[in-house]
Amino acid sequence: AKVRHFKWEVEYMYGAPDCQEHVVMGINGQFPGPTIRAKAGDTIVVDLTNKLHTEGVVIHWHGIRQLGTPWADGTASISQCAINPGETFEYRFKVDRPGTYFYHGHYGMQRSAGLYGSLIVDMADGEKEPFHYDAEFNLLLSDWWHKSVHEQEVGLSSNPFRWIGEPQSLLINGRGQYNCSLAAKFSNSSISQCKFEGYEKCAPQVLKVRPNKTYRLRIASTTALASLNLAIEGHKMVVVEADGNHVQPSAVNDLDIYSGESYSVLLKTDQNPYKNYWVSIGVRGRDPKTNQALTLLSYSATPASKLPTTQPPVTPRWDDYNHSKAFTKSIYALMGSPQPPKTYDRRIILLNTQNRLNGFVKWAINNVSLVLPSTPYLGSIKFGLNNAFDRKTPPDNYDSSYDIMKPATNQNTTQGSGVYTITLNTTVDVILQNANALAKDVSEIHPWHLHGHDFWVLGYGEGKFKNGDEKTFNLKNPPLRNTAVIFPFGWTALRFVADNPGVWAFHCHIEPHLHMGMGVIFAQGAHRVGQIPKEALACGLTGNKQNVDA
Ligand SMILES: O=C1O[C@H]([C@@H](O)CO)C(O)=C1O
Repeated sequence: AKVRHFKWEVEYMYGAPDCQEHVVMGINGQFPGPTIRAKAGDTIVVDLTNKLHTEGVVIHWHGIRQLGTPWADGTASISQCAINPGETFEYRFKVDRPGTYFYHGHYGMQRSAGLYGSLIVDMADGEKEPFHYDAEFNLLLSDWWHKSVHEQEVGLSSNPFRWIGEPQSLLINGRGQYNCSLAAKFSNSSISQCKFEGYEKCAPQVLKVRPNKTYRLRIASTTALASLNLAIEGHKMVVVEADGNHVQPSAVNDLDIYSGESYSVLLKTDQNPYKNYWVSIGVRGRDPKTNQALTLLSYSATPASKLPTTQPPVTPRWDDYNHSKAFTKSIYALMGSPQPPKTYDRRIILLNTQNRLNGFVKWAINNVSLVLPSTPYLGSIKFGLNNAFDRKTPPDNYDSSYDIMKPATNQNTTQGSGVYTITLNTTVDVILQNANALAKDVSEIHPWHLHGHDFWVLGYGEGKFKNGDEKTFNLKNPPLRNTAVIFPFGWTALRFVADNPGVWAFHCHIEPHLHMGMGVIFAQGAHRVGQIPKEALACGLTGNKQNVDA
């Protein structure tokens, strides 16, 4: 195993992710940030220098469990203090498990501003994946707004509320086309045909393949909002990995991917090599206003400039939830994967609602909308600083008379920074319960992401979760994941073992929703957390060295 060192500087810079120039967040002058490539068992060391002039920064390593290093999870106010302008923070952590991961900002809405990149962990030397492939491509998917994140954030925090709306563009590896389309002639709008020489920063990254080979596509979504569907004209894909875990191979024509998720699929280049094929990404789950992102699968026998003469794959209708559910429920753990404990010690039911607070629009969980404290929980809990956050523990359930199918009779919510304290090494079931939002007959998709752990996804159901529904749980081969979606008016059941001392966020991965309070905090075994580097806690009530050394 190796120690892999990186020196990174984060700054705002000009970019043109979708061919229109705007300010983006870059790392070492790159957007998206550099790809980290490592082997299972390696230690990653990133010296992150904040070159922003007026704001802090942190980076979260999404899908890396941070076993024994909870202070390196990169969540502002939770695992560490935001790194101040001019300062450098050392992230040092082990990547213990192979898989397709990514990293992103976790302070304010910096992920929406473009602070993200890929993190790929290969099998350790001498170990083999349970499938074969000849070569691979890495597709990091995101969405992009022309309004700055600062303006987006002010809109969300204003009364009257100003929603960010749908993205202007979808990006594949940071590249999209706002003012032209590669498939203009198939579009019924007046959008013009893209003409690229190939060197342009918004030119699509063409997937150049040779015939009769097997390619692994590593697909990860770090969208701020959009749920996506990816399809490759004329080709099936075989899903083999989800969120860093091997899954039972299953062939699909297209796949749905929600923010925070990753998949690997195998693609056989077994089609006519004298043609090129569209790769398309389109919006699902919200009424789309955004063009598909397109690129090409280009066979070596055909120049990449030769566009297909066919229409790109049609993204399934945004509200065809049966299509989404069929795909999501078809993901099972590969035989031989770790199985969940047969029973749980504690069940936490989390009701997701959209609310108002003095006229401001919020999202709340069991009627608490999360606000983060100024002292990171990891330090305040370890050192028993009782004034650092709300002592009131949020509830494990919601009022059984609440009608999840209708707008709330009382739309008001409360705000809080309380935490769920979980006994170390116990098994926790979380039932995520969706509900009607503020508007009648509206319930939205929310992908929930857990830090510090994987969970087993035991099942999905319609309507309100009720006693007896646990009989439908899949305890045989549920997939292990770190992100799971709740469908409109439905529930999703998760099980995890609280075996990683630390303080961990569990939240909706839609950036504006987290900003509006859609998350909870799980604390476990904080007394068992080792020596926290003092740079992680140099703010708030842990800012004075006495406490940190206590
Ligand atoms: O949080 C959200 O706010 C808007 C809408 O509910 C109110 O404008 C929307 O679509 C969200 O997902």
